Amino acid sequence: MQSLFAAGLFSDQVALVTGGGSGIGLATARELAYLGARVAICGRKMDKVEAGLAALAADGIPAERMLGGSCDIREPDQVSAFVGQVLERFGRVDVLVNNAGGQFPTPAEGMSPKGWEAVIRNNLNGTFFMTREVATRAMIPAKRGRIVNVTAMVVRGFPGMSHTGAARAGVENLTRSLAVEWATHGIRVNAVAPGNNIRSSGTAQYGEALLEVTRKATPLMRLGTPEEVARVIVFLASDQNDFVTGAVWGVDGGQPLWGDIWSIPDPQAEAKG
Ligand SMILES: CCCCC/C=C/C(=O)SCCNC(=O)CCNC(=O)[C@H](O)C(C)(C)COP(=O)(O)OP(=O)(O)OC[C@H]1O[C@@H](n2cnc3c(N)ncnc32)[C@H](O)[C@@H]1OP(=O)(O)O
Ligand SMILES: NC(=O)C1=CN([C@@H]2O[C@H](COP(=O)(O)OP(=O)(O)OC[C@H]3O[C@@H](n4cnc5c(N)ncnc54)[C@H](OP(=O)(O)O)[C@@H]3O)[C@@H](O)[C@H]2O)C=CC1
Repeated sequence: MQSLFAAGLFSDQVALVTGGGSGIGLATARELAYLGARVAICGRKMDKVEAGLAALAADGIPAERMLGGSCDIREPDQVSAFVGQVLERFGRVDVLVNNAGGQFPTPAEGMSPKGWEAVIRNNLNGTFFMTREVATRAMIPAKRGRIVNVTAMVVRGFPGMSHTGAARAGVENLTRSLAVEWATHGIRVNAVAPGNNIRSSGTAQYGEALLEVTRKATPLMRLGTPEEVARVIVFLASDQNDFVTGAVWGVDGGQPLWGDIWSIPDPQAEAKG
């Protein structure tokens, strides 16, 4: 593996990556581990976590530098247990990447209360529970920490997935609040917003036709990769970047600036005739 970053950039550091068994999370865990970090990954399904650990092992990361566990970030008890496991094994957490998340497409008028709640819990609540746990048990006592929240491209709203748009906007606002509250504790908090145009295990479920729509709405005219998102996450997590906090960095090929980003019925169809 080659890296943009200097070898050993994360030596002696511990990184916890939620949703690290697949896609952007796995690419991030791989880059951090390659740069010397001990990495802990989690997800709801242990088979995905184990596949992630196997992929890291195949890349030459020694078993003693990684840990995987099942943890649903929506459940505070599971979050507490997993963070406890990481601290018991590695003794510290320097970097937290809140990458776990997801949703399903649905028009707002057809969304059940349970469906709304499932997505808010998954993306907003889960991120807060994990962040608070890691900050209070590891980063605030150590007076040091780097948190990177993975959101989505929501600057134009998220018609067709309004629940996730609201949740991700909430995480971006949380990012700004915590950047200020925890500056005094030596903790930097930033977010990375991937465009709706990253080819990954996650977007595979949306199908090629939709991916083609998003590609055509991307000024750079191609889909991004999990590695391209991971690189920005790793930059924000590194000590080389110590004057950036409370920022939201897009990794989107310019998608917010142009085009129909998401295929929902044209809201102006009737007026256009
Ligand atoms: C090219 C397009 C790019 C789009 C940009 C975004 C990309 C990505 O985010 S990639 C990552 C994608 N990965 C995922 O989304 C996977 C994670 N998603 C989930 O796990 C679910 O969507 C979840 C967040 C809702 C969690 O599901 P779960 O805990 O299993 O929820 P429940 O089964 O308890 O369901 C609760 C509630 O939600 C309704 N629901 C769940 N899935 C769907 C669905 N696919 N379609 C419609 N409704 C769904 C479910 O019906 C429940 O409500 P009730 O209707 O009251 O039963
Ligand atoms: N790819 C893209 O274009 C975009 C992605 N994103 C966001 O980027 C992040 C990574 O997505 P990507 O890699 O593409 O897709 P993946 O579906 O591969 O990654 C999502 C990961 O999160 C885990 N996860 C989901 N819900 C939970 C939960 N409640 N608790 C713990 N783990 C959970 C999943 O594991 P498991 O199922 O085992 O729990 C999975 O490993 C997600 O937040 C996604 O929504 C945002 C915008 C665009």
